[in-house]
Amino acid sequence: MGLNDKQLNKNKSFLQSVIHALSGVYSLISTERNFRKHLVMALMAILLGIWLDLSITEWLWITLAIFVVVVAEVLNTVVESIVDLIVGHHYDKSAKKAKDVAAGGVLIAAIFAVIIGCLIFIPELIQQFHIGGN
Ligand SMILES: Nc1ncnc2c1ncn2[C@@H]1O[C@H](COP(=O)(O)OP(=O)(O)OP(=O)(O)O)[C@@H](O)[C@H]1O
Repeated sequence: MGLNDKQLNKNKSFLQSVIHALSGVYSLISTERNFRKHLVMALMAILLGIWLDLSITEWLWITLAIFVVVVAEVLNTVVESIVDLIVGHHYDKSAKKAKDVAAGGVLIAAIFAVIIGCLIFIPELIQQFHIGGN
């Protein structure tokens, strides 16, 4: 039931399902450098949001932006793993397309997150420093 098991059959309990899901999250964090970078940026956005005392609507947008990037990273990693499983170290045009499109999805999600971040944080920062200047 741990990280190094060689189970092939279906999970027998909810706990076993959760342990394997957590193992997937651990694998994502420990093996995907870009995912770790996105996590650090998400943490910085959360800390900045706490400092700026964002409204609930602003928090909803920031949360959505963070989760869109996380989901895109998860799908990208799944695609990379499946492609590697199928083609191994052989060059393949379809493999390249699948990996490039998956990476493109992460890029689009990251651009969305940057736009949301700018729309929320720039006016908040301007207001913060304006009030501080009085
Ligand atoms: N089997 C293959 N056939 C053709 N092109 C490939 C293959 N494997 C990788 N590539 C090309 O190399 C790029 C990098 O692939 P790789 O699997 O190393 O992803 P990565 O560096 O982990 O990507 P990311 O930066 O999204 O984490 C792919 O986007 C693709 O263009």
